[in-house]
Amino acid sequence: MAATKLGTLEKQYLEESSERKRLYNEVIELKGNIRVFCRCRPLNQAEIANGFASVAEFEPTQENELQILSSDSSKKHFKFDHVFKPEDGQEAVFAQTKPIVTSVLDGYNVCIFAYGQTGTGKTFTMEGTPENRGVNYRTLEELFRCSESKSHLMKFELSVSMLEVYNEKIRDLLVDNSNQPPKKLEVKQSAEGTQEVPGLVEAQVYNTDGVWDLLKKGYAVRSVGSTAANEQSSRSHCLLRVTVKGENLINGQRTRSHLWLVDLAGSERVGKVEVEGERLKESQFINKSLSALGDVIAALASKTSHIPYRNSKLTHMLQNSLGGDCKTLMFVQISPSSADLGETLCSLNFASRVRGIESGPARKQADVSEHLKSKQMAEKLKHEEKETKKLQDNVQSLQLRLTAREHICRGLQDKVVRFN
Ligand SMILES: Nc1ncnc2c1ncn2[C@@H]1O[C@H](COP(=O)(O)OP(=O)(O)OP(=O)(O)O)[C@@H](O)[C@H]1O
Repeated sequence: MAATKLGTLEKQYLEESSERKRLYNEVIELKGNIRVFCRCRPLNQAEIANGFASVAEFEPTQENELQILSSDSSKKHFKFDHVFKPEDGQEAVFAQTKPIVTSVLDGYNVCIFAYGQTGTGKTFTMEGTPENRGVNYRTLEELFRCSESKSHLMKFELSVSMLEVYNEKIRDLLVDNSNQPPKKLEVKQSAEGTQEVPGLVEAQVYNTDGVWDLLKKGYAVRSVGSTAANEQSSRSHCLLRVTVKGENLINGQRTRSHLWLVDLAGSERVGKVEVEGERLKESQFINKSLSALGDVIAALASKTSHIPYRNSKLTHMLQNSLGGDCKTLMFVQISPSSADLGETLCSLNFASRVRGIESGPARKQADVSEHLKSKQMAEKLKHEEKETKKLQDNVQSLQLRLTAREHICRGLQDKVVRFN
């Protein structure tokens, strides 16, 4: 009798969790599989001392808009999925990021990358500081929290790899290379068609205690140099890969998915940072791989059949986590200083292009400020706003259904656990 009841509960639970997963996915898809968050850092001491003013203006009631005051006093208007103001802290940033990172537990590949000029806070957002930990640590903390809360029904194994791409060479950050030449690592296609880096250390992690030490070890090995724009400039792309192996203890279904957390090297143009010699060579490699990333994004946007993933180590490695049904989040990091206006506009224009990629049924709006003058465009905009409103309502109602399902799921989960 008890066994029949347990069987019924387990069946109900499986049905509810698959419905929850479907609804959750629908919400993410409606919001867009490629999302862009903009984060503006505060003016720093040097900028204040030199009398540079802030060119970034934020709408107090709008959490997804910002305006940049151009040199000709006109205002350029940008819209993203969320805009973080200088006073927004790491918790506020992670609160918006959390739903995307946790979908890796449902078996989805996820890629989060921070893009922007040197010194705009890419490392601050991803890595953070011991007092103000960033997305990387908070993500692992959240993954442990979620996996523990499901531990009677799902078994998860989490492992972490850390690597950097420096001058188009892949370097394992979890290997101490000080006494010997670094092992040469390459991207290879596996029998299943996925991109792998054979030989890369995959350190299994069991709880948050060990994670911070591991991350610190990797960060310490990273290639850092000094440019005129940032004293502690990262000259490499730093990638943290979390591999999640999941096993459903009720139906035995297994998943293996990757979450990439990428702190890209600075995107500034060479002339700006007064580089020479080794620094110049680094900048050329950085620019080449960032433009390869731009080309991949442009190809995804125009839906061409050939996506040039192989043009750089960075895009080749991320091939399975960029585009398609993967969830991608880009942080575009900007400086508020009038001295950085040109670079800020370049970054925001690039980010608008990324946001313009249509993925899933969500229709996105790119930066339209330049076209607004034309009446025709204004009408189109009005129509798109109406459509967006409809979509937002749809998302809201789905979100409500999702919350209800999550509630039911939790109740059933508790019952199954009590029965066991
Ligand atoms: N939102 C923020 N709030 C407070 N301080 C910040 C913020 N963003 C960045 N900073 C500070 O600005 C400085 C530069 O930031 P960071 O090194 O993260 O920039 P970056 O974009 O990673 O630069 P690079 O490309 O040269 O590595 C650091 O001292 C950092 O602590």
